[in-house]
Amino acid sequence: MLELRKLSKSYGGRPVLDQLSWTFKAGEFVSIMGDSGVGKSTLLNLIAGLDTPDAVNGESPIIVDGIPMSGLDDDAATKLRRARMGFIFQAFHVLPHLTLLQNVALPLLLNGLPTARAAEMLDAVGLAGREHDFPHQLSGGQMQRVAIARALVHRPALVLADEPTGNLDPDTADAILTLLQREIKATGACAIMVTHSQLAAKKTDKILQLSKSGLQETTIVNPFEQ
Ligand SMILES: Nc1ncnc2c1ncn2[C@@H]1O[C@H](COP(=O)(O)OP(=O)(O)OP(=O)(O)O)[C@@H](O)[C@H]1O
Repeated sequence: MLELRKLSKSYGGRPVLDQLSWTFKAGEFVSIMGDSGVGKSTLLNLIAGLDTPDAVNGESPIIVDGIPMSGLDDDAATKLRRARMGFIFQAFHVLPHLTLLQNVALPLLLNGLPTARAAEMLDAVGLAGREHDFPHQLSGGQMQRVAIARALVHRPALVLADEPTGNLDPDTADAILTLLQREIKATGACAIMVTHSQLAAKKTDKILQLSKSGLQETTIVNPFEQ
């Protein structure tokens, strides 16, 4: 579904990601953990197309569904992202002047799809009856549920989430992650979540540790559970 091939990124000559390679499969819910500053958000931003990898000769370092991203012009890359990706990022927060229903319907509208599924998704995330409310009328957890509904409404093949439960209390975070997990499995998407939370990571199929030597699969060892 998503292939990284020797993906590198440096800022001002200082390497952050160095020749990173990994294959993410369809239907997989993967978390990425690692020390602060190691490059987790940078990695997600590169995959999302919010930032560009270091230039390479030859093959594209990011391949989505067999399509080399660096071979696409801006227009084609935007279309692919819009149709095949869903984002749960702070930068993509719900739009304050649109109702919840309009917020969730946006990816459908932009892709020329029927908008009926927007109400279904609001229902699925427990916000039925709130369709015509505005974001300022919601709690942080409810807002995050709207962001999840909007990220998944157009059934993207790839879902990218950056600390989706970062500022939520543990119970709300757990409910949000269960919802995310359920919706990802229902749509068959591949989802990549950056998190510092071991509890959040435990909800995923696979935990990857990002370090200076690259990505490595890992397991969380909890001494209280032995
Ligand atoms: N636009 C930028 N310009 C210059 N340096 C940047 C830029 N974006 C990120 N960096 C640097 O790249 C490194 C990785 O940052 P990144 O935000 O990806 O780390 P992270 O693993 O997500 O950290 P955290 O867990 O603290 O959020 C940091 O040293 C950061 O200062």
